[in-house]
Amino acid sequence: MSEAGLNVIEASLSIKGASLLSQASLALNPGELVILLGPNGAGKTSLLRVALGLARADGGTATLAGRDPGALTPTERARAVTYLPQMRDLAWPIRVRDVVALGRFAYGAAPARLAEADTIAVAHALAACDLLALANRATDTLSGGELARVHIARALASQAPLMVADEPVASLDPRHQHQVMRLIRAFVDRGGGALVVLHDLDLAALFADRLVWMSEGRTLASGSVAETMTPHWVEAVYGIQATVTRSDGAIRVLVGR
Ligand SMILES: Nc1ncnc2c1ncn2[C@@H]1O[C@H](COP(=O)(O)OP(=O)(O)OP(=O)(O)O)[C@@H](O)[C@H]1O
Repeated sequence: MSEAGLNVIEASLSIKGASLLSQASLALNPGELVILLGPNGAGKTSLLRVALGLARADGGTATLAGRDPGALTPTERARAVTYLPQMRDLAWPIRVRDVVALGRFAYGAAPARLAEADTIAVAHALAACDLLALANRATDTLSGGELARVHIARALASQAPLMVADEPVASLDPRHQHQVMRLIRAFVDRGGGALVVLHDLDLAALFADRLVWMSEGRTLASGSVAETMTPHWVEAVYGIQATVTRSDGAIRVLVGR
């Protein structure tokens, strides 16, 4: 386990008598891209919230950057990990550059008050996400694919060693899904650690270093794509029959066969 990493061991969480997590475990270290898979309602977001210290588990342990994540201040948490939650519509006319600058919050920056290091980080993030030409556009005029890139740029601008993204490609077409995943992959290749919730098994197979399979509040398996992208785990987690084909290093999942 790395000091910069995130670790949850056998977390349990109940709310009003309903069990959301049951001995769920999760680890993320710098330099790896972990994809969390599971059907709607499996508890993925709940597990991310426990890992980030945004929800407190009833049992088990969690550490983030070597600390109890629930004890971190918002600034400490933001320096350790950048979080892209679900539902990230930006329906007000804020400029792209200013949204990306929000990633510098952990360094005391506000869009109207950026130190030189903030300005440089924002410029790098805009360039990495191919957003320089859109930097002064209002976010409510962007397409879904452009807006997804803005959120990734905000995460990159934070320069946190870890990124947690809950369905960052939801509602994007295949080209833009790949574009966003390539940006996350590039972040990992530069030494970052990324934990991503996806619902697309082919995309997961293409990009993950490790898969974590979750169902009914439990993490059932964790392993490489080669080890765990199997009909067994697809059926155990999603309750569907699947054929997994492997050719030329690519793994494809055919559902319903
Ligand atoms: N605050 C809460 N109070 C009661 N139930 C909750 C609460 N938060 C989540 N749940 C329930 O816990 C279960 C797991 O929710 P969670 O959002 O963690 O699942 P998920 O795997 O992220 O789902 P999805 O893929 O649909 O986003 C769901 O049945 C949800 O309704």
